[in-house]
Amino acid sequence: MTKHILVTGGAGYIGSHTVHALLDDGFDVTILDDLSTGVEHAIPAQAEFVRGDVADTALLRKLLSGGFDAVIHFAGRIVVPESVENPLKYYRENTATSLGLLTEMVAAGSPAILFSSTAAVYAPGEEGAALDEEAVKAPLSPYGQSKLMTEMMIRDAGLAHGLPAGILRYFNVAGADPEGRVGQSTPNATHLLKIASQVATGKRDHMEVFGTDYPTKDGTCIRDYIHVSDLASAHVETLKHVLEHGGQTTMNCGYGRGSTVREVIAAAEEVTGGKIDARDADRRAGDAAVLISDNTRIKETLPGWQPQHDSLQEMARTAIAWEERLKVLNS
Ligand SMILES: NC(=O)c1ccc[n+]([C@@H]2O[C@H](COP(=O)([O-])OP(=O)(O)OC[C@H]3O[C@@H](n4cnc5c(N)ncnc54)[C@H](O)[C@@H]3O)[C@@H](O)[C@H]2O)c1
Ligand SMILES: O=c1ccn([C@@H]2O[C@H](COP(=O)(O)OP(=O)(O)O[C@H]3O[C@H](CO)[C@H](O)[C@H](O)[C@H]3O)[C@@H](O)[C@H]2O)c(=O)[nH]1
Repeated sequence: MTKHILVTGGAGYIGSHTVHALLDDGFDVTILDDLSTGVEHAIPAQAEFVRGDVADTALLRKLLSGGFDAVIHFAGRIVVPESVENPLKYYRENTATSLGLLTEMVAAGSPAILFSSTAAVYAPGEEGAALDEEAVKAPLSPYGQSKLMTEMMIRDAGLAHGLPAGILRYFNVAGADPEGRVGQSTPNATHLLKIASQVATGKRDHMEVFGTDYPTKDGTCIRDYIHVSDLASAHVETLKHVLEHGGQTTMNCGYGRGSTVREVIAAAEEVTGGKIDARDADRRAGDAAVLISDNTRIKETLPGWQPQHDSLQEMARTAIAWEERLKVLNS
């Protein structure tokens, strides 16, 4: 029988790519999204769409009584510096909202949850040192804390109520659907490759490089960038794994190698053949110098997960193509 998945935040960047991957794989999908940062054009016609807030427990109760096979929980606030300035917003809209969702899921006897966690739960590593899932957790930002707290609630709910779960700690997500169906559409996105793509396509005249005095090879921060379509397929494989085997699993999602801010900008320049005006600037609050995943666990747990787009050039090419597409969609 076709499995039916409830996807919170399915109109957002990662959620919409995952919705496409689920539909492509034969799942039925209902999206719950308040469109606070998500966009309507990211919602495929084959998915059912409910516009609403995950914090609306009456709505959740009604939806969950429909009997989903799993919930994939993407909805939340994601801007690290904003979380430093306004921490309580992040504890409310990430942690407390997730508590409400878990409470309703347990009450409804929902079978499984997949949760969007983040590399920001870890204490920063040394350059070149990859973080495995057991590495020290010491978030630098309230954003990371809010996600780590949700992980703890899921784990404890699993122990007490047998809630199967896949907790995925994303490293830096970039790029867009190679078929051009969806991409990063949030107008105020703060992610590095999104900003670089906006400069590359003339939507911004310049960008800033936040911090050039980090202890890294070129002084700029190092991140492990993963293409959003490979991350979407990781969700589909994790879902199948959790539905088949039960239990809880926490896995890093990254390629296991790091790139500097300057290398990402250079990849975008290579795609267009033009120069990106990137100006050196002060460090940004809450940034770790280096975040690279050890991805041994996900590769061992999900033998069916085969990354297809693991190069900075492919991430830059698809991100820039999407930025051009947005000019048409938003005109
Ligand atoms: N983008 C990254 O690099 C990254 C890295 C690590 C983890 N994550 C996590 O992945 C998830 C998705 O991130 P994204 O980049 O797709 O962000 P996004 O802002 O594009 O998507 C979030 C979606 O959730 C919706 N939403 C937010 N609060 C809601 C609420 N209370 N009720 C209903 N809908 C709500 C928004 O409208 C949006 O569609 C987030 O939980 C984020 O913390 C993202
Ligand atoms: O205009 C910009 C934007 C970013 N950066 C730099 O580029 C790097 C990556 O920054 P992003 O904002 O793209 O991503 P973050 O590493 O801050 O955070 C992202 O990845 C984290 C996990 O590593 C969290 O999950 C978070 O949700 C997600 O936004 C950082 O060094 C940042 O300072 C710039 O120099 N200029």
